[in-house]
Amino acid sequence: MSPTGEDGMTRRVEAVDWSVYLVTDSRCGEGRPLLQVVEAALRGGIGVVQYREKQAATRTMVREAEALRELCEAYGASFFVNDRIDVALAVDAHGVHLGQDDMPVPMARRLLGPERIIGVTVHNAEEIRRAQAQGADVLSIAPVFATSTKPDHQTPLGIQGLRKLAGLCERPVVAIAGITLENAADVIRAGVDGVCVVSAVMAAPDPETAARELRRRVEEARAARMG
Ligand SMILES: Cc1ncc(COP(=O)(O)OP(=O)(O)O)c(N)n1
Ligand SMILES: Cc1nc(C(=O)O)sc1CCOP(=O)(O)O
Ligand SMILES: [Mg+2]
Repeated sequence: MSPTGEDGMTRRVEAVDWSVYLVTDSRCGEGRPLLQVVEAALRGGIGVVQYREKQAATRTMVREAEALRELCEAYGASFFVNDRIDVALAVDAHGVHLGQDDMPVPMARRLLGPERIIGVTVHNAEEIRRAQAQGADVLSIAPVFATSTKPDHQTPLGIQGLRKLAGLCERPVVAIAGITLENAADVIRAGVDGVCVVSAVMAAPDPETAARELRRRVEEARAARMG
């Protein structure tokens, strides 16, 4: 492995740019091809893409995930697969994202090895404690706000709830659900490293501009927080 931690598609967690993290949903793209929307978002400056596809056949998933991984590589972005460790390994993703009902982190680690990044969804202090103890590399606090993109989400935390949980995180931490251009700065000011979005970029009339503007607001809020 090189001194920067890069070796093929392995990447140290410190090298990931969490600022704007795009989670894909093919139902949100307003009929546009998934790759076209994601490439526009990459031009706009997103640092992470997570392939999240709940319904597709495995053959479709590996085809789409491989194409997205190549696109991310071309733009220097990090690439994650939601839920499916087999798909992540098959397409050589940087990592996976796992929820509380998915593969437990210790088992995922055995399958993925030490280099790949494991992200975990957390909703409360106990889940944060456990995810950190089990070696999760990045935490995603959810849900900040209500969203129709994931109708089975838990009770929203709001900005105050997010701030309390972010303060317990000793690893990189992002937040998800209902995040838009209008509230992204509030989310960053609550103490997270980046914002995760589906519809704010996937469903935007111009995903490139939406991603660029989100990034601008995240960077501004982070700079204000630091100094
Ligand atoms: C970055 C990020 N955060 C949270 C989730 C949600 O994960 P999970 O609770 O497993 O729900 P599904 O996405 O699998 O429906 C996520 N995918 N990504
Ligand atoms: C993938 C995901 N996970 C959530 C959780 O609460 O765990 S909410 C969500 C979807 C977020 O979509 P949008 O940015 O369109 O609100
Ligand atoms: Mg999941």
